[in-house]
Amino acid sequence: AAKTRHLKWEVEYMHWFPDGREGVVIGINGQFPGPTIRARAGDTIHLNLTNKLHTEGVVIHWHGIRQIGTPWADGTASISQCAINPGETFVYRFKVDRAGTYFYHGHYGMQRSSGLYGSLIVDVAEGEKERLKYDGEFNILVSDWWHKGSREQEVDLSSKPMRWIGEPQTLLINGRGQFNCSLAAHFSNSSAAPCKLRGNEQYAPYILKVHPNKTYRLRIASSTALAALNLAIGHHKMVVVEADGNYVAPFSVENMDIYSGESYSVLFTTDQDPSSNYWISVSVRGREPHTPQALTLLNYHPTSPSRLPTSPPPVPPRWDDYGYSKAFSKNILTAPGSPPPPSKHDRRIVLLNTQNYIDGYTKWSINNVSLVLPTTPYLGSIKYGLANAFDAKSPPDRFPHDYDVMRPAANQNSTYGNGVYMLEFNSTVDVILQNANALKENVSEIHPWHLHGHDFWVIGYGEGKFSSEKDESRLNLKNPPYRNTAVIFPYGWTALRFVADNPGVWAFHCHIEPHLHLGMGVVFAEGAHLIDTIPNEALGCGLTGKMLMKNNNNNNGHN
Ligand SMILES: O=C1O[C@H]([C@@H](O)CO)C(O)=C1O
Repeated sequence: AAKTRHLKWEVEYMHWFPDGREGVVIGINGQFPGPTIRARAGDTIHLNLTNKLHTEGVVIHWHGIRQIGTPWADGTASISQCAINPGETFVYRFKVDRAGTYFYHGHYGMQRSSGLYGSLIVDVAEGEKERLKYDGEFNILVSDWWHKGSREQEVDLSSKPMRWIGEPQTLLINGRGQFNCSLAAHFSNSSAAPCKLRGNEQYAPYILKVHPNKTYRLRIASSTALAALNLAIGHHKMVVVEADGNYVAPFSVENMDIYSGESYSVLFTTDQDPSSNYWISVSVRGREPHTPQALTLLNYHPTSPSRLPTSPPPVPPRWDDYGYSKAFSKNILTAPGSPPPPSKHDRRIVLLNTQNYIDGYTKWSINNVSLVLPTTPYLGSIKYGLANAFDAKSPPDRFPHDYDVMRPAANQNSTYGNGVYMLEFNSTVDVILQNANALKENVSEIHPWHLHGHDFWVIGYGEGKFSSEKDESRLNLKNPPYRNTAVIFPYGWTALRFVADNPGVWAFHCHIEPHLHLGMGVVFAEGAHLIDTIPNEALGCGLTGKMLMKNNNNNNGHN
């Protein structure tokens, strides 16, 4: 039977050594990364979250959980709730309705970059049988780490001219990385010293201990602020079986790309010489790497975990080999038997992704609108029909047809906005994410887009500008993958389809945290009349805060 799992969390800043150097992380209950939540499909999570950050708000987003019937528990500041003030407690109560590999993270300012994240694993419901067959499992959450704190990063990004955060110093596997030393020092010609670790350091690698001739499930999720990654297990093939909580048609790879906001499961078999250990490596993709590969070990029983592999770590594909990345993404198809998407869309929204200026500040914009979140959470202002809480005018459904996506814009200025795409309840919506040239000539970057409240089908990828005449007939409506995060490649487009069947207000945004901070997102809303009573604790700010105060006074008057 389904259970309610009661959790009590305190979120606070802590001194920590994520990569061997002392820094400040946002921890939960004294842990970094935060505790892993493990539940079964159908369970309810009842989580009391107390903000002990002293001087700033906090919220937590349960990434991949659709929050059906509980949109106020989605954990997006200014969208689903007011940020939880220092000292206050908020109850996140929601159902985990589907087995899969998920994670959670801060969704206020750049707190994810400060390490506010952890894993959320949902097993199949009690009495149900997991369809994947394996003897054991591991879970890794990958992230990137800067020595500069996220508060300073926020100031840098919002300065004129913008100070870009640059590449991370270290990649972390389950919150552990090595900056001052390298596990593979004896193979590299760099100056990194060999790591001398006892194993109990905060930055000692998380080692995967395996027995020979078994099959393991490796769960992987990426909560990076910036980096796109490639993961490999030296000398072992991996079979990709799950993406973002959905089974996919299994396929075998030597290494795999993983973008921020994505999660996967792979199966691997320990069929190599058990007297050796093997590298697990995580490397930067899609941006010129200035960050060393993250390494840990696959440790075969009974070999000592201190024995280093005899060959060098896996060599990732070249960072700018986009053909390689596209081939991997296009290989991901839904598992046979999964329902296909609706064959037709009711509305198509084309979203142009550009880097812009507003008054000399660098921004990211969607159809020339750079998102600035309002002071009243949309969920409350939409449910209660409060006027002037956000731009009443809908943001544009398309961009000028003569816009040249291959070149810097003729006019690089854009505007701020916080309008909402109001979706008809139960309608089928297509989104074409259209990439373009950034501010500088010959620059176009990868952006992983994440949708809250839904999964979408990834029905196509293409080069250049999307054209309905040319590209419509090539969309995959037969077996597209169903997921919550999808990338757009440089100078290309990605087509998504979803059904707007979840009453609430939902963020849809680039999962690169500095890009979201600079405005790279939009807001969808649907089924406002079906939104159930929102807990008051989610509404105590802005116009909804005033509304509650007024109601309170009126009630007092009657007593
Ligand atoms: O938003 C970004 O800004 C920098 C660069 O365009 C300006 O320094 C970068 O690489 C981004 O992704």
